[in-house]
Amino acid sequence: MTDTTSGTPAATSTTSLFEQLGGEPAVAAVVDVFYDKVLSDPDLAPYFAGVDLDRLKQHQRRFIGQALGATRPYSGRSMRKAHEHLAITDAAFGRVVEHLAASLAQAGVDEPTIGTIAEALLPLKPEIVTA
Ligand code: HEM
Repeated sequence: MTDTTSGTPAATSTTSLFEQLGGEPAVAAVVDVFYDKVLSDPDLAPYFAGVDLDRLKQHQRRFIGQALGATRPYSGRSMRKAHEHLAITDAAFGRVVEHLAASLAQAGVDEPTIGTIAEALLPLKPEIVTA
């Protein structure tokens, strides 16, 4: 797509990853695929027992959206507060990131962009992994 008035390509550095991906509907689709994968993983499903999935998906859409540069802010709990009661292991964290990367790949996001997103999530590990 090209902006014919200025001749500027749509995907410049001023276009956020969020917009490049396709905005809110695209992020919602990625989050749905992501939780299908997580809940089908026998090592991860027990962490989500009794969790209100609709609410969780809502928060995750906002969280990922913000991480990708959407303007609508994330207003949920801090990553430490949201996860401290779950005794999450290092291995579980790694698998969750793998499932997220696979979900993004399935949505057509290219490898370098997935790498950028995964790197942005890595600093959260000490707040999320408590076991
Ligand atoms: C990159 C890593 C992760 C990110 C960005 C992330 C993000 C989030 C967000 C935004 C919420 C909602 C917080 C709220 O409700 O206020 C949440 C909740 C939750 N996360 Fe994660 N998470 C990550 C890793 C993990 C891992 C590794 C697990 C388990 C293996 C996990 C399990 C959960 C569970 C069970 C909840 C619901 C907690 C509850 O409502 O009691 N998360 N996460």
